[in-house]
Formats: sequence, C-alpha cells, structure tokens
Amino acid sequence: AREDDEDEVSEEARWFRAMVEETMALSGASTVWDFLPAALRWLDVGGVGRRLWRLREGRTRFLQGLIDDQRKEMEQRSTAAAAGDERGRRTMIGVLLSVQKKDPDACPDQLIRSLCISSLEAGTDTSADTIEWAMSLLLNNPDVMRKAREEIDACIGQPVRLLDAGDLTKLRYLQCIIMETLRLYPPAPLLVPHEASTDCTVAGFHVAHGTMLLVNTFAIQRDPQVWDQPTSFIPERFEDGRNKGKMTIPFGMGRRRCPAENLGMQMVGLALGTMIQCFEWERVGEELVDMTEGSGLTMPKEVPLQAFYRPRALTMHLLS
Ligand code: HEM
Repeated sequence: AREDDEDEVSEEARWFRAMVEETMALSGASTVWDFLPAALRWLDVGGVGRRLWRLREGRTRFLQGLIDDQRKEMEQRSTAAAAGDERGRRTMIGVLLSVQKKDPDACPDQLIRSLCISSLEAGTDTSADTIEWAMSLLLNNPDVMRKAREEIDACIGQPVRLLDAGDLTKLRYLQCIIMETLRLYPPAPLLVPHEASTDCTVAGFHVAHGTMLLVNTFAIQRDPQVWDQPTSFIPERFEDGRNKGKMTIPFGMGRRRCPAENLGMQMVGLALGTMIQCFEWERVGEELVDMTEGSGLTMPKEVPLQAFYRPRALTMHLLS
C-alpha cells in the first residue's frame, strides 16, 4: 500500500515519514555504539552518529519553518484583531509562542522544536505500525475481521454513515482487537531506554546509578506463565474485563508513560475501524501474511503489508 499512495501525499509528508522511519531504525535500543568504551565512540561505527546528525539538521529546519510560519500568522492575526477580525486557529506551536512572548527565556524556539518533534515522532510510527500489525493479523484471521465488521455495522445502523470517534467506546470488540495487537506487537518492544538516576535495588537486584534500563514489554506480554496460548491472536481474551490486571504495558507505565495513550487508541481505532467498515480485504495469495518483526526503537514489520481491497457496496456512497 505504501508505494501506491506515493502520489497522494505531499513531498513534505513523504519526507517526514521517511525521516521518522530512519530515526526509529537508527535509534534501536542496541546499537554497536552503546557497547563501545566512551574513548572509542568517535569511531562512529556504521556511520550512525553521522546519519543521526544529518537527520537532526533536517528536523530542525522543518520545525523552525513551522514556527516561523506560525509566528508570521500570529502577527498578521494580531493586526487583524486590532481591526476587529478575531479569526484564527489554536495550535500547539501557537500556544507555546504565546508563552514565549510573555517570557522569552522560559520558552525559547529550541524548546518548542523539541516538544513538537517528540510528539510528532513518538506519535507517527507507533500508531501507523499498530494499524499495519492489526490489519495483518485480521487478514490471517478472517473470522475476527468478520466479527469486527458485524459489530461496526450493528453499531452504525441505518442510514449508513462513516464511523466516528464517538462510536469507538461502543465498539468493544474492535478495542479488544487493538489491545490484543498491542499485546503481541507492542510498537516499542523495549519501551524507551531509561537511566537509573541513583543507585537502587529493585526486586533484590542492585541497579547502579547511570545504568541503562530496558523493559522487555514484548517478553512480558507473551509470558507463558501468565497468558494462555501466549503467541496466538485471541481478541476475546480481553472481552468483559477478562485478564484485567495482567501486565500489558504497550504505553509504558509511571511518570514517563506515553502522555497520548487516549489519542493513540483513538487514531488507531478510527483508522482501523474505517478500513474494516468501508472495504473488503483479502490476502494477496494463499499463504499467510508474513509476521516477522523488523528492528529499531519501534517494531515495524520486516516485510511491509500488501493486501487486496475493494469498496463494500454498503459504504460505496460514502467514499465517492
Ligand atoms: C498506539 C500508539 C502509541 C503507542 C503504543 C505509544 C507508546 C509509547 C511508549 C511505550 C512510550 C515510552 C514510555 C516509557 O518511556 O516508558 C511513549 C512515549 C511518548 N509518546 Fe507515545 N505511543 C503511542 C502514540 C503516541 C501519540 C499519538 C503521541 C503524540 C501525538 C505520543 C507521544 C508520546 C510522547 C511525547 C512520549 C514521551 C513521553 C516522555 O518521555 O515523558 N505517543 N509512547
């Protein structure tokens, strides 16, 4: 699907997506660099440092462009407001620029760039990968896809309309599908590397100050001592609060847990739900969709998903 839609997205969107994909691939938890003594790091094995530096320059240019545009728009708006025209939209950069205006030192452009880029980067691949894994699982489990579509059709009723964010809380089975996808294929399988800020002891293990800590969510969520048929895709295991309290932490936990869990669940739910509602999906051949995991900070599919789809007669009028 990725190649087919190349014509439909802007140059900028394509660049952004490629930049995020490369950043995530290079930021995988274990690069050779991490295992080198500090004195040897200047060797830049594999050119990782150089490539990350180039990506950083591109990101800075992109974000600074957005900030400059917004600043200009706000200046024009304040002139218009003085003339009685109050139109304008509220954006994250706009809010941060207002803070900057009141206190320039507390909110420099560099801070705005960092806040925006971390949200954009953290929200792009995680959500897109989850949708791709979920669709792959559904293609390999057509009965689950059918049950999800029946739930959506029953929820929407007549006259048929596109599902929207307000429907998502009623689509319990769709939520179970997403939870089960995130259990089997957490987009950040080792979460994000953390560092112990002081010496401490956790469950009898001594952790020295400065140690890099990785949480193996992937292993925790497939633990055979906790889950029945741990590697099977069974959305029903989350129905009616069953298995509540078992360790599923695709969004991390504690103070640095993903701040956008609700937004992420909504984005995935809306995209996946609409794809199921509007199209018939089929695998490209007899064989099952390849489910090999790729590498990086996020966990993309090793082989990008390709599938056949055609609009459903029921929803054709909504698409034209
Ligand atoms: C299915 C979707 C998503 C998943 C599975 C996910 C998962 C995660 C995980 C595992 C972390 C690291 C937690 C830790 O350090 O222990 C994280 C952090 C973060 N996520 Fe998400 N995320 C998703 C969507 C989003 C979206 C849509 C946004 C923003 C638009 C976002 C913004 C962030 C930010 C800013 C952080 C860093 C928080 C911090 O370091 O304090 N995420 N996310």
